[in-house]
Amino acid sequence: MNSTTHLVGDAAPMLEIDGVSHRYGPHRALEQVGFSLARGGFHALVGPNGAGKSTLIALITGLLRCRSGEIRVAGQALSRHPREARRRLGVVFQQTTLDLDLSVRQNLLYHASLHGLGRRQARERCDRELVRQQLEARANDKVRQLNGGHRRRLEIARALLHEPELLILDEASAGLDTASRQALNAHVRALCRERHMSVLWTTHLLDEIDDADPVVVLCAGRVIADSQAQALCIHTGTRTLQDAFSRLTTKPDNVVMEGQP
Ligand SMILES: Nc1ncnc2c1ncn2[C@@H]1O[C@H](COP(=O)(O)OP(=O)(O)OP(=O)(O)O)[C@@H](O)[C@H]1O
Repeated sequence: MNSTTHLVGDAAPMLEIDGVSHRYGPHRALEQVGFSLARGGFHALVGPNGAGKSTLIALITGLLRCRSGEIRVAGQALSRHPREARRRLGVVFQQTTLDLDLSVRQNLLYHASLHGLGRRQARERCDRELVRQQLEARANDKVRQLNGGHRRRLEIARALLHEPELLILDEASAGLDTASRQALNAHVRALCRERHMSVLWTTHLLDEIDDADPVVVLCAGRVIADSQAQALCIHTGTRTLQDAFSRLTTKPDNVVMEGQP
């Protein structure tokens, strides 16, 4: 395979970020960011505040235009095949985008219609996702009546209606108490296993990451580590992921990439 030939479909990585840079005016938010996610499994994207996580997600989801570098979803370049690439993505944004005055079911049906699902299919998928997210008893309640954890579950149900292969969650646990954060994290991991889906979970809270998770660490717009979580500790000579993260982000020249001894 030469440098301009890319695998497409099931053989391709789920997500490839290739030399992506982004500026807000003179401010560089991302600088030559590159990594890829294998098919299936839970992947973490971590970084301190301002690292560039949300900017990267905005580029992947098309909220921002990627002018420098390339993003491919299942081998489909966003620049050339935006619809094919995006139909494989489900997204839960950092800020909620639910309509608080519509019911749980109405929020889902509205989103299904935006994805072009017919009424019958929309109702079936809506019912299925409500059961999966254990929200069926709340279907007719207004979103305003749900607690934070249930709202997040509803956003996940909504993101899964069109059956994406990759679910991206941007700081999905922000604002939840510890028990709700842990429950949400466990819930997403279970979804990932049961549906053989890929998940990209962004956070700055390291207790949401397991030793075996593949982790990309962003700091000041650059990838400073791309490795299994446990390997970050080994490489930095630290006992906890929190210590490894502190060491890496305070000395960002200390880059850790997969396969590095
Ligand atoms: N609309 C914008 N205009 C100008 N600068 C921006 C804008 N959005 C983000 N930035 C800057 O770009 C950098 C990356 O921000 P971004 O929100 O992507 O980081 P983040 O890792 O998601 O941070 P957080 O965890 O705080 O959400 C930061 O320095 C931020 O101040």
